[in-house]
Amino acid sequence: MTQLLKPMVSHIDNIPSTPGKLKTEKSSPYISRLRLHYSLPKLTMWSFLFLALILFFVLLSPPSSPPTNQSSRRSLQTTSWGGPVWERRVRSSARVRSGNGLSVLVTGAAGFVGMHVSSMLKRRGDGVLGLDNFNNYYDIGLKRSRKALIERAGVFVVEGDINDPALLRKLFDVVAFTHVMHLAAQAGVRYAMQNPSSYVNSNIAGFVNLLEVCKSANPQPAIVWASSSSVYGLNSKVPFSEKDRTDHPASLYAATKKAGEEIAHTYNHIYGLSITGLRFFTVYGPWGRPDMAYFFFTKDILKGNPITIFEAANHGTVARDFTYIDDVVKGCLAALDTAKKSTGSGGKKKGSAQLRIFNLGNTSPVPVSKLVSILEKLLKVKARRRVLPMPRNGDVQFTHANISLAQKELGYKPSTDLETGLKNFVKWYLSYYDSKKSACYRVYNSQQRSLEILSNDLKGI
Ligand SMILES: O=C(O)[C@H]1O[C@H](OP(=O)(O)OP(=O)(O)OC[C@H]2O[C@@H](n3ccc(=O)[nH]c3=O)[C@H](O)[C@@H]2O)[C@H](O)[C@@H](O)[C@@H]1O
Repeated sequence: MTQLLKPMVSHIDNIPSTPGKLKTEKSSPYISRLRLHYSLPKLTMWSFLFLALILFFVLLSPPSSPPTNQSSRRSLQTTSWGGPVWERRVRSSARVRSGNGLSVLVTGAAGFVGMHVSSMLKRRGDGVLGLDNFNNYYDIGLKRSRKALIERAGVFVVEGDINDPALLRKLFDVVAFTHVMHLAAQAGVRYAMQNPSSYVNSNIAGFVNLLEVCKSANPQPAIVWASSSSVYGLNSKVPFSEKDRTDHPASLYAATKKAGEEIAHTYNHIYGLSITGLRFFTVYGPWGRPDMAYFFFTKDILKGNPITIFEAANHGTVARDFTYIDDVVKGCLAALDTAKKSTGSGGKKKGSAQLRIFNLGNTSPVPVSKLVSILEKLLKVKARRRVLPMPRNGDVQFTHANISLAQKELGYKPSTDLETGLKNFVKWYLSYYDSKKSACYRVYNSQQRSLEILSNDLKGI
């Protein structure tokens, strides 16, 4: 056997790398069969090893930072949808299971806030259907894990884009949603300088597309959507109140969110859509976004990498009104519960409709350097701090919410301080990435075992 194998191996080694230059050699049918027989296990073994290595490195790689060029960024294509089985899943997911529950379409359901809001609604007995385009702005694996979590709770997440009108119309044909919780967006303040069109696509075009479908739906749903604290821009009057000026945004991200607020006004005015905008203030917590500072600071501190802390002119402090996810979720649910019905139908307004805007903040800004100190304490690792002047890339020096309106109208009352919230985040972070790592080692080890078996089999030939 081994003797027979030798000429075959040397023959394979002599194959030229350019296939077109391969001289075909006449060989006996017996030799050809033998060649096929022995090259197959070898090929299988190498493909196996190759796949195992790819899997190993993909799974081990830490959460990615935003991609830098637009072409690599996302696919706006909706994957296949439709058909009786799909429609049954959509209907069942959106079915209300409690007395006077809501039937809610949650856009951006595999996102940070989307996942938490969806699971909370489902837990109350509301009907929930998720929609998400799973773009690659950050680690898609994390989005898939969030999706798996809410799907286990009974929320079907349709993979599709808010810029796909046919899909949105289909969803409204299948389900008479009472509410839309619109959280799909291009987030991140600084990334707007790298990929401006993604902000226009998601936060303006996508929002208009959604409102177009909502205004034509019969009945029209009430809409609650995510605006941002960034609309206050260069506002220097603190704390930020909903009555303050929002006409000097510091980033394109902020400008698109501000545009969203104006667009909401238009659709409310012309079509009678009930619309509530929520200005989120730097929301953080378990299952958060890897592009946000608290998240990548944690990753870098643990890896021993330096972190950059921005400071304002004259060593001025940069601070944020960090708001914990559970508090924000309560605010979102209260906004849905207090939303009045839209007044139009089939694209025609029948009377004036509700139009609201609320700050959802924590009312206690914390300097970014303090955030880092809390992380150091929780992680028991000293950060390698690099303090640099804040670049002119869209950031503002501080945010601070006045929440009295949300308190009065929504009963909103944030109750989680930054230390407690970060403790929950760090606990989640360590367990999430640890279990990912062990899952990856499990796969690697089982591949290794299979390889050993295979090579032992080969030795025995
Ligand atoms: O409140 C909001 O509306 C916004 O909150 C966050 O934006 P931001 O507050 O800038 O959150 P981070 O990007 O996590 O930055 C937090 C703080 O860390 C600072 N930072 C960021 C990055 C860095 O390397 N170093 C650093 O000191 C920033 O200047 C900022 O003061 C979100 O990323 C936005 O999507 C959201 O709309």
